[in-house]
Amino acid sequence: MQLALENIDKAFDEKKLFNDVTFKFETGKIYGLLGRNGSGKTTLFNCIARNLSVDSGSIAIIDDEGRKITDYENTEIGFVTTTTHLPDFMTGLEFVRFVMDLNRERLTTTLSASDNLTRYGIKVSDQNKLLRDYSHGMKNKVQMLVTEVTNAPIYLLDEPLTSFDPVAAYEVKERIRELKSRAIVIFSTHILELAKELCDEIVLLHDQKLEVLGNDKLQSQDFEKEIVMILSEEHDNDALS
Ligand SMILES: Nc1ncnc2c1ncn2[C@@H]1O[C@H](COP(=O)(O)OP(=O)(O)OP(=O)(O)O)[C@@H](O)[C@H]1O
Repeated sequence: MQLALENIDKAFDEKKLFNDVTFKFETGKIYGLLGRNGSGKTTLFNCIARNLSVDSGSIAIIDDEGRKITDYENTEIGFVTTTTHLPDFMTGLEFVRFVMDLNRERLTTTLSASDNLTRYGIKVSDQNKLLRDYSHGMKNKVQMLVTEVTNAPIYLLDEPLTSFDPVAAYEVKERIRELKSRAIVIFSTHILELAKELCDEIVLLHDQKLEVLGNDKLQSQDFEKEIVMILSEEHDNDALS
């Protein structure tokens, strides 16, 4: 399966984020989306997840038979946002149970809601607390969990690991690696080491375009310098335009 962006444009008022972007993401790879603050990574995710529309061009899923589906549902997209939107009035356990029940036809786990929360490092004693009283990292874990256990062909992970403790981050990295065998995984991060460790391809969002970083550069000792150099060029261009 592929996720195909074709000639997409998107601007907010005067600020152009994507200029005639064409790109294909494929199942079986973890893509690391890198770009400077404000370059449009979250906006791109929101366009793919159908929370925002593009100004022109199209975003389509191409299935294994080669059919192009432009009117896909946003339930096809597992989206982990940087800021969580969870129901404060529910406990962690109630919420995970609720989501698992709602998606019982498309679960990727045979574990109970409680065991899944434990797997993410949420102690049994915390599982019955209201989500309103969870820390930022705990809320992020719950959001990642409910997204991961619901089978989706595309996962968009917007800086998902930044608030996780080392044990949870390790666990979640393993889960992300498992996802890629059955889904397209696009992962945005500012942590270059993490991108290098986890991603099969690095995609740079700069100069209003998407560009793959060559595999030689991904393996290079100067990986960080290469990225900084390319993304700095974007900054200079922005300043001139
Ligand atoms: N709904 C909106 N209305 C107007 N401008 C917006 C809107 N959403 C985002 N923007 C602007 O679009 C630009 C890109 O924002 P976006 O959040 O996509 O960037 P990002 O690459 O995810 O940034 P960061 O790395 O800082 O998280 C920013 O200048 C932002 O202010």
